[in-house]
Amino acid sequence: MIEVKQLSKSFKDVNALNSLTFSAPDGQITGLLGPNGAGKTTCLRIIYGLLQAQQGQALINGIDANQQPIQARRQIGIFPDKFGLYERLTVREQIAYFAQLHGLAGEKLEQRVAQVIEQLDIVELANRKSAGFSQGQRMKVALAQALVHDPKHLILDEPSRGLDVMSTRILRDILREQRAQGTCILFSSHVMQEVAALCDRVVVMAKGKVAAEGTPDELCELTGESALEEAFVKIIGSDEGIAA
Ligand SMILES: Nc1ncnc2c1ncn2[C@@H]1O[C@H](COP(=O)(O)OP(=O)(O)OP(=O)(O)O)[C@@H](O)[C@H]1O
Repeated sequence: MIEVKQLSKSFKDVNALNSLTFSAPDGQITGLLGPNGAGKTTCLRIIYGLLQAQQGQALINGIDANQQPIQARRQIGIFPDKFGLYERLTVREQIAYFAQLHGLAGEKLEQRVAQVIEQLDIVELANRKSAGFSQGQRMKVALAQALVHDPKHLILDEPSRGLDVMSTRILRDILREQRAQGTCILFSSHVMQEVAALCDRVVVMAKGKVAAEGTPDELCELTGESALEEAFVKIIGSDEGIAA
């Protein structure tokens, strides 16, 4: 479970997070939905220990991301908004490199690398270097890197940005598989359809705060709307910076 408690973060005079509080349970997909600039990436970066909050805590399975960053990070797989692949390495080498960074070695490492290659259906790519890969192929390698240490938490920043329909479908299927295995999945998006299609719970963010949270049905009930899209617009007060 990921718990964010009263997180505040400013960049000079920009108040990116303002006492942000929510939690993402295990075995569920939680969507962080908000317009551009709402603070989603800032929040995810604090959870992953890349940024420090001025106030508040981010707990991963009870481990404080700020106080025990390495232990916290071992519990998390991160799928970044840009797939930073090392084009000189083969796919197998890249995934093994990430496994090493997370402390895997020897037979366990070999075993996990082989498993994720199989899981993501990239056996045919495994010995190729990633230069020239399509977006969908890059996405799969990035996901394999995120999952190789078998994390109990998966964080994705705008996961389907730039992906075509087929790749988006594959990504969604993998996220559903991970959910069925009990993984806590938290992803950010400013695309309503994506959130509506995938999420068990939605945390609607605006101006660094939670504007509303709940299941899609609860959000519709809260706003008296039957369509989730209308509910989001009502909660945020505008559709600016949100994509259908
Ligand atoms: N390193 C930084 N330096 C200065 N300001 C920053 C920095 N990072 C984020 N901000 C500001 O903090 C606010 C929140 O940004 P953040 O990237 O977290 O929003 P977001 O919800 O992820 O937006 P988007 O959907 O556009 O990615 C914005 O006003 C942004 O300009």
